[in-house]
Amino acid sequence: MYNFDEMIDRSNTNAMSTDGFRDYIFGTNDSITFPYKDEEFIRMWVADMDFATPQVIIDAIKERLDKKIFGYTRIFSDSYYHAFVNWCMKRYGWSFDRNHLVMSNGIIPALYELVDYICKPDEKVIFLTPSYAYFKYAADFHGRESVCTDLINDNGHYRIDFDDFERKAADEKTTLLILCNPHNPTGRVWTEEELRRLGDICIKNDLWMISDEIHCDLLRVGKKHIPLAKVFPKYDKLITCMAPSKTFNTAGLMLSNIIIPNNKLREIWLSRHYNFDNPLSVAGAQAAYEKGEPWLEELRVYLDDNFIFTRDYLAENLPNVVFEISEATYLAWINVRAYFNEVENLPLFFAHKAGVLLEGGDMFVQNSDSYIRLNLACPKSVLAEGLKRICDAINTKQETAELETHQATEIS
Ligand SMILES: Cc1ncc(COP(=O)(O)O)c(C/N=C2\CONC2=O)c1O
Repeated sequence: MYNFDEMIDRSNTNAMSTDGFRDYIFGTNDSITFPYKDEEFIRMWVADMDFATPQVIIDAIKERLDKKIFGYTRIFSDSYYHAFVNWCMKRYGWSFDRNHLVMSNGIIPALYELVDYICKPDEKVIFLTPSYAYFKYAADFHGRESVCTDLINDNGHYRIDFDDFERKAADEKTTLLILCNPHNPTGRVWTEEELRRLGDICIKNDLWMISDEIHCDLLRVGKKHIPLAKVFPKYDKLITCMAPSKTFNTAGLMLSNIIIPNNKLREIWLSRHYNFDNPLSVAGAQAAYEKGEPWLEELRVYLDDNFIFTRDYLAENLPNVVFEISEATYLAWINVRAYFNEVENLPLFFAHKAGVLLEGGDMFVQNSDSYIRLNLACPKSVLAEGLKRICDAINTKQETAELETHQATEIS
């Protein structure tokens, strides 16, 4: 019913994906050059999708446009709350009070604010690594120390090192856990047992918990998301962050749901946060939750197929990579260590040698060397071309290395 094979031109839309990669990936300005024109790159880096946003969202925004005035706006009516809480009840069997819901222009800005409101200057923020880097940036921005607890990697399957986590959570200066649930970049969907064990350690040590659940709708078919707050319904030092932005490809509309059950913290948020929203974003998000489910269910099938295609293509063309299909997200987390004998700048290598933009290596704080992360949320034809370029670049690198070794042997 929906055409996820549609090729959509994103040029001249001020998209990070097409225009923001030099600064974000390479931390540089225009000086860096590549043997590819910008439009020739296969873009597998920033986490937004190259699929059209659902028509029901576009129609709701058009309808709001016809109201002709776009003055100061805040979510006053309960209809948005009912749309979102009904979505949560139906899909996760979880609900929350109307007055616990506050809005943010993004989950990143919410993390930046909450770290400041929760942690005193000499206190620490703990998170699982590898990690989405903005968990660390939120702590850094406010001068709070980051505490990393490395996930254990069992040949591509990641699990929490509870002994390490418990030891670090016991530090009385560690007062906040930011949990990525599901996990970017490894794609793990935490089980109820893992969530309960993690939360019990936090409660025992009186930590606050922020559960960043932005990827919670994008699970492989058959997987189930468990909100951390569903496991700990009575613990009010637990903030839940969700959004339509990853699910429906509306990150540019900048509207996120932050659920703060703790009255004191919510009062601080409401007194210090800029509490106005974009009326077009509100209309789009409400339509997403009221009418977007059929599109999402078809998207999940398409993404599952892209993951299977990726697994099979790598098995055939790069048999020594370690890759397990992500349980959630549209991000493939691939260990290419077998093909790179030193800690190479992988994003730079693939931009130069493959014309593919991707993230990897130390872009995920730590515990991520020799990993690349591929965004698979693109038409399959684009995915196939990106994978072909990646495999060709690595195989050419291998052949060159073997030739050089042979020539060195000949000479000696
Ligand atoms: C775990 C997580 N939290 C928050 C965000 C951003 O939330 P926003 O401020 O947009 O509401 C992202 C986006 N992740 C991205 C964006 O590009 N690459 C990534 O890995 C994310 O993966």
